[in-house]
Amino acid sequence: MTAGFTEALLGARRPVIMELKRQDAAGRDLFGGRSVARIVAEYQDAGAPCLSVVTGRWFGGTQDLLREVAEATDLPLLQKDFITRRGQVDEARETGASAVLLTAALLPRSTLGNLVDHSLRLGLTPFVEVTTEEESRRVPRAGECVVAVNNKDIATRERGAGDLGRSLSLLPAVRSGGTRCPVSASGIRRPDEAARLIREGFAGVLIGTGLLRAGSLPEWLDDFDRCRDATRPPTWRSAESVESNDTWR
Ligand SMILES: O=C(O)c1ccccc1NCC(=O)[C@H](O)[C@H](O)COP(=O)(O)O
Repeated sequence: MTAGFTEALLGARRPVIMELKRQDAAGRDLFGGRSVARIVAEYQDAGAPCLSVVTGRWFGGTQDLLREVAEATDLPLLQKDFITRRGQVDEARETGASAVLLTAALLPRSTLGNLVDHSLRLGLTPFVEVTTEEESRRVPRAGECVVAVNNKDIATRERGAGDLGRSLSLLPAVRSGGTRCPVSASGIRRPDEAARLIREGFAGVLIGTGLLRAGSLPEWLDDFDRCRDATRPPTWRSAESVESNDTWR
């Protein structure tokens, strides 16, 4: 088992959870002919504190993808799948994950509680994703979980651009639940968007498509560093972001 997922993220110079996802929600390829080992190496070179690996079938994922990533790196890994049973948590651990996605919208309160307890017992970090205040209120043992606001919706199979304004509006509720590690996930495309989320108080951001489609990962991350260092916010609301993120203010 690798170092703790939460500690790695909280201690990172660049608190970006970098994701391996084979396809976007529309089935379009995101690896662009690169091998898993090459993407892992690019992320490691970029200083990733931890990685997310999408094994969910909607996104072209398999358990073998997690296995392959685990063989290529010692970084803490989050398994992103539709986890509803303890056996899946056991399998995640056996395959090399340090954290597991638990989607509050999919799980009744008692099941969510059982899966959080089971994950913690196995030494895994529950990465609980929420999309509403009500969901954020029912995260059990939130102080021991990463609590992530998902800017997209499972109900629409995560199609669409995502609403980064959701992260901003839910942050106070997520924080008041007691997590040390609030994260904003999905639909974050530009470095200035990621930097603003960190500045607003998120401990980390989780990005798949934006990084996998970046022409140059080092340049994307240099821009992110520059935006974080800037004393005045850059122009958040480009025409593109107004189109894609209606409530992002
Ligand atoms: O959200 C879920 O419940 C989910 C379950 C299983 C696999 C993936 C799932 N969500 C998709 C993602 O996690 C995104 O790939 C991730 O947040 C990154 O999004 P993006 O940066 O927009 O590619």
